[in-house]
Formats: sequence, structure tokens, C-alpha cells
Amino acid sequence: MRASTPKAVSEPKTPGTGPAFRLPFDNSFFRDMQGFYVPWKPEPSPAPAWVQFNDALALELGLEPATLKSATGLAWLSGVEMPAEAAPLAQAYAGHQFGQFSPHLGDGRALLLGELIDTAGQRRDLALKGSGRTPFSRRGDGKAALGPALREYLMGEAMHALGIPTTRALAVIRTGERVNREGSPPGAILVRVAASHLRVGTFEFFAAREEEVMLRRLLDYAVARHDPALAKLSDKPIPMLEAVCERQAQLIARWMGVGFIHGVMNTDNMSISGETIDYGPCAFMEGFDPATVFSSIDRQGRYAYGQQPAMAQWNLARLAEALLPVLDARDIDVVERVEQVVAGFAVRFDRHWTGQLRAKLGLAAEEPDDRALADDFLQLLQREKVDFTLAFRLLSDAITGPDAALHDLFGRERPALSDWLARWRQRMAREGRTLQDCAATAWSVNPFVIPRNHQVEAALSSAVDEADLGPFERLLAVLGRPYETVESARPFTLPASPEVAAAHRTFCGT
Ligand SMILES: Nc1ncnc2c1ncn2[C@@H]1O[C@H](COP(=O)(O)OP(=O)(O)OP(=O)(O)O)[C@@H](O)[C@H]1O
Repeated sequence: MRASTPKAVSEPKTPGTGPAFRLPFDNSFFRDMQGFYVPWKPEPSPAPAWVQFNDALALELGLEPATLKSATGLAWLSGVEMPAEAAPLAQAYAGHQFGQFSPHLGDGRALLLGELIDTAGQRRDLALKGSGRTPFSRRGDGKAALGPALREYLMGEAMHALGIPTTRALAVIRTGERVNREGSPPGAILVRVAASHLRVGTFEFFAAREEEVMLRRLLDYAVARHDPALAKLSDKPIPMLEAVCERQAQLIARWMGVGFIHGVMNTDNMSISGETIDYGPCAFMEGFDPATVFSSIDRQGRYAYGQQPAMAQWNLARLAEALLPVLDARDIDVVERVEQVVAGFAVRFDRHWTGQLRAKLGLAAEEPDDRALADDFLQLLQREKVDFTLAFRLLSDAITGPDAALHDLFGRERPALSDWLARWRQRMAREGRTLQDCAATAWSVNPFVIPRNHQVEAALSSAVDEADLGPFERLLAVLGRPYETVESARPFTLPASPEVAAAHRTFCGT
């Protein structure tokens, strides 16, 4: 572990050489994983300008915000100039997208600039998204539009504040050119920070090409980076698969606990690290309905809220298949064990989801009927499509306070709610803890404020159409303290009216 104080990027000035500061990259992927990428340079942005800069994340990376916000920092992160220690590269990966296998995806509009060791000693990727064409661009332009880049920035910060593992953005930069999308919006680069960019699709790429030696190297690299405790094992694939299943089970339960719908759970968007990655057509559900979908491209509801555990398991089965070449697939026992691990995802998820629900009800002790109690509450929500976030927050408040506001949400289901509340209170009485403690449990997982889609879209349209970042920054600030009851943030807790919700229901964030 490194020291916890941020390491400075500024270094003593060498007379005559101007301000000397560096991005202290340590590029393990570039060094150790030749054949898994193409070295490639970003396209220089014609007139770059900062739109957002994440001071807190810079500090976490051991970088001085003020130094990095200089003209040199801007040139480095907008492709105008490469920092001395960068080794920019486009990573190869494949992926199942909406069930169909695409053998050649890869970074078509992104580049890994380099890796930094953060102040906690963790290795983090620094990548550019929207930095121009690469050998993987196919017919794409390699660009990103400002709106989706800001959306990814905001969503990543919101998820981080909610305590959910996620990639984050260090900055959004205007490139100074317009991109070829509806309305010719401004182009942007998102500077993304991730525990790594290894995806299920990275394994699929080399499995599809039957490159066993490469797969083994990839496995070793992934294990060293994300599961170092397994590195000494001679037989790593199954323990690694188990570790990925566990992280995904936790992640999906956390997503669902805050009503998050990823929207494009393709295998190229499932990270080996267990972080949420690629905030395209994602959104937070308002009225509770497991069939809720937000993406106009997801016509079948494949990635609906309630489908997410099944889709994660489907993706993990693809990872298991990709690992078969490095297992002895003739050994029936091995194949059976792999199948058991994938099937075991459902059990892992169920355990985490039950844990989430228990906490959402303010409970800490474990009783066998807790899940039925929670499921009955969800059914009540579903019958009236009650706002998921408001309902659980008002339920948390009702542990120590009045429940009139909660009743107001339930319309025709009020008598059923009263019955349910009586059961819940009896259950809570058996906790052996004070009501204050139960409320603290509930408040710690039931956010007061989440990024509501109509508010996100309004903030983005001010930023993009009117060049007014005020609403975006106000929303970003509010989302930074999601579990606190902040009176001034109350307007941000309001669900969309039915008309507004319909207008914002479908979008495709690329
Ligand atoms: N405008 C574009 N130009 C070139 N390639 C693109 C473009 N948009 C998407 N791609 C590529 O299409 C594939 C799927 O796109 P998807 O939107 O899931 O990824 P992304 O948002 O670009 O990247 P990431 O998953 O890293 O967030 C990826 O290989 C991506 O690089």
C-alpha cells in the first residue's frame, strides 16, 4: 500500500524547462499484454475546453487538481499532446450484444492512456472516451457527444455517492467540434477512471479465436489485478469465475436496491472488476414495476429492471464458456463444476438481494420470513406503481415518525398497506434494537435523492442547448449526498409527472 497522502504531480522546476509535472503512469497492460491491444494515439481536439473537472477524484488519484487543470493538463487529456509516460492503446474485445455475438468490438472510440496507482494503492485505468477513430471503429466516427458524456459523468458520481462500485469520470472536455448526431451536438471527451477495462468480452475475443495461450495470459493478468489472493493457485479459472460471479451478484443487488436499470447489459459492458461500466441508456426506475425498460433499443425488455439478475447470469455463462479452452473440457467433473458456479450465481444474488431488502426494511437480524415480508411490500408498490425511492425513504422515516406521507402514496392500496405495516412493526419489535437503530439501517440504504431521469435530461439540455451548466452542477451537488435528508434538495426528490415521464421514457445515450 502506498502512503495515504496524495502524491504530488508537481516536481521541482528545472530551470529553463517550464513547469515540470507528470502523470506518473505505470502501464502494466501496455507492458505485459502485447497482442491484446493496438498502440494508438488520440485525435487532437481542435479547440479543447474543460466542461467538468472532478477535483475529489483527482486527489484520490494522487494528482493535484490545480496543476492538472492547467493548459498542459488540458492538452494531455484532449489528445493535443501526450504526457511523457502515457502509452495510449486501444484494447481488443468482443461481446454478446442483445444475445448476438460480435467477435470484433474493441475500443472503437476510446483509448487507455495509462494506469495510475491511487492514494489507496489501487491500480486505476485512465482512459479517454470519444477521442477519435481507432482500428476498432468499424463504421463509427470514434466520437462522443457532450450530452452523453455529461450523463456518464453524472451517473458515475451518483452511483459512487450511493456506495455502488462504478467507473467514474475525471473530466469532460469539449473538443471544439460538432459531431454527426441528431442536432449536430458539440463533441466531447470523457476522461474515465476504472479499476480496469477488462470485460467479459475481453475473454470472449480470445476464446473465439481459440487463442489458448493468450487466454491464459489474460486470466493471469486479470487475477493478478482483481483477485491477487488467487494468483498462487495452479488452477485459476474456476476460482476466478466464482470471484466474478460474487462481485456481479453483489453489484446487481446494489443496483436493484436503488432502482437502477443499466439498460445495456451486454457482455462487453460487464466488467471483471465488478464496477458498473458504460452509462448509455441507463436510468433509475420511478414507479415500481420490474418490467421497466428505459432504452429505445431494448424493444423486448431484455434488460428490464427485473431481468437484470437473469441477464447477469447469462453473461456469466458466456464468461464460463470463454474460459473452457483453459479448462480441461474433456473432464466431465470440470464442466460440471463450471455449470455449478454459473448456476450458483442465482443463489449468491438471492442472498445479497435478501440482505438488501432486509436493510431497506430497517432490519439487521435474520428471520426466515423476511423475504416474504419484503416481497409483499414490493407487490403493494407494483399494484399502484408507487415511486420506489420515495416509498422506501418514507418507510424509513415511518420507523421513528408518522406514516401519513407513506399512506398518501398508496391510493387504493392503503388498507393493504396498513395490514402490512402492522406485520412489519411486529417483526421490527423482534430485532432487539432500538427503533433509532433500525431507522439508521434503513436510511443508510434508502436514498433521499437519486438521479431522476427527467431532471437529468433537463440538466443536460441546459448544458448542451443553452451552454448553461448551472442546473447540471446543482444536480451533481445534490446527488453527492444521497442518503441525507437535505431540505433544499427536496425539489430533486420529486418524481416526474406522467406526461413528463412519458416524454423522457425512451432515449438512447450514445
Ligand atoms: N461513435 C463510435 N465510433 C466508433 N466506435 C463506436 C462508437 N460508438 C460505439 N462504438 C463501439 O461500439 C461498441 C459498443 O458500443 P458501446 O456504446 O457499448 O460502448 P462505448 O459506450 O463506446 O464504450 P464503453 O463500453 O467503453 O463505455 C464498442 O466497441 C464501442 O467502442
